[in-house]
Amino acid sequence: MASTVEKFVIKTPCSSANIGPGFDVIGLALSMYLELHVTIDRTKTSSTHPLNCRITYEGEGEGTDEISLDPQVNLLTRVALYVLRCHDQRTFPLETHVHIKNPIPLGRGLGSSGAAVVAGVMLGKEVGGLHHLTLERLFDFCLMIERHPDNVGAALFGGFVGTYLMPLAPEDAARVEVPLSEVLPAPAGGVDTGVRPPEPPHGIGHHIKFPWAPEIKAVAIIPEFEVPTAKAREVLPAQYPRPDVTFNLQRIALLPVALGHSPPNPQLIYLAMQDKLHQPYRQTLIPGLTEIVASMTPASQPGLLGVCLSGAGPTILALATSNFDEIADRIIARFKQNNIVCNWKLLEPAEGTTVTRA
Ligand SMILES: Nc1ncnc2c1ncn2[C@@H]1O[C@H](COP(=O)(O)OP(=O)(O)O)[C@@H](O)[C@H]1O
Ligand SMILES: N[C@@H](CCOP(=O)(O)O)C(=O)O
Repeated sequence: MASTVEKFVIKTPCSSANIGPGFDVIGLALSMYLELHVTIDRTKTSSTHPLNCRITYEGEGEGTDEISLDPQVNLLTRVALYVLRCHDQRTFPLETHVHIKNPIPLGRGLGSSGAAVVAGVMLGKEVGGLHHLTLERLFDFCLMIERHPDNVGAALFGGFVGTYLMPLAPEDAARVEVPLSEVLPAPAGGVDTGVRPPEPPHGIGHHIKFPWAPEIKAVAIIPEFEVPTAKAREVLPAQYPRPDVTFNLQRIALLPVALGHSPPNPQLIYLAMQDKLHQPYRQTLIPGLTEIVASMTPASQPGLLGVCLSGAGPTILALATSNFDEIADRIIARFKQNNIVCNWKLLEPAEGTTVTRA
């Protein structure tokens, strides 16, 4: 007989997108995890909680406006509800409790929102019993919400990935252009109109996994201030000089090969991690970024392979094979010259999102 209380845990890694030249293309899943501890108590016949869902939360942003415990407002549960409503389920099952454990710092370029979107899509699948939804199909749902594929691709599939979007048929293009407020009605539309949200077209995005040399670790230097990704995208130009585009194309052709090769070649990796499409413009939001990237080289720092902005920033990602403390201390000292306080973490490539049943 099926149990009346169902329990499972969804675990989603954080991510570092771009890795220098791979703007909106490359993502790396890293070993810091968002966890959802979910309980569905089917003995309940009614709920006092909106949408039959109670949220509790511990971790980054706990108790702040950034993390709502209202399932009609919280990003994670709104995403889950989007998946459910595309499948004619209007609420969570009676009665759902989602306990969120989140060590991923918010707005720092370590993919907290990407992880929340991926975990939310998986939550919708699991509570809705939507077993036919493959990871590839879940990726389509993620891309209706997080419009760049790099960090959601890494958080969903794991490892070091290249992601790409398919050209869409005109009718599908119209469907992905719908306002986010229609995809994720907030607060769940106020009044439930019973209208199905727009479903994602099939096969919007794809990914390919690249090899990763086992010697390479990631040092994340995390400033204490936030840069919302939306703001860090607003500072980017609409058009680029051709030599800058060529510069990035030359490096992106090297990057996956250089990072997959064992033993790693520091000079090649350093060269392959240079960027002219996003980091120079984001310098305006992240004091010291250009000097840090320019000053940290394998020649001046043993063990270092390369340095880049993590995602939209402000975290700096240093790839290295040794001397992790020394590398972190040097970058922290540079930030300190601009009165910016940081902490740091040593991370490793991680597997993608998993669901474990009790
Ligand atoms: N676990 C979570 N639960 C709910 N909302 C979250 C969670 N993680 C992130 N968010 C939302 O995402 C925002 C940060 O997103 P974003 O600016 O894209 O930065 P990041 O680089 O961390 O992804 C937070 O302010 C918060 O609103
Ligand atoms: N390619 C995107 C990646 C944003 O990642 P996040 O972790 O900062 O949300 C960009 O560079 O804008």
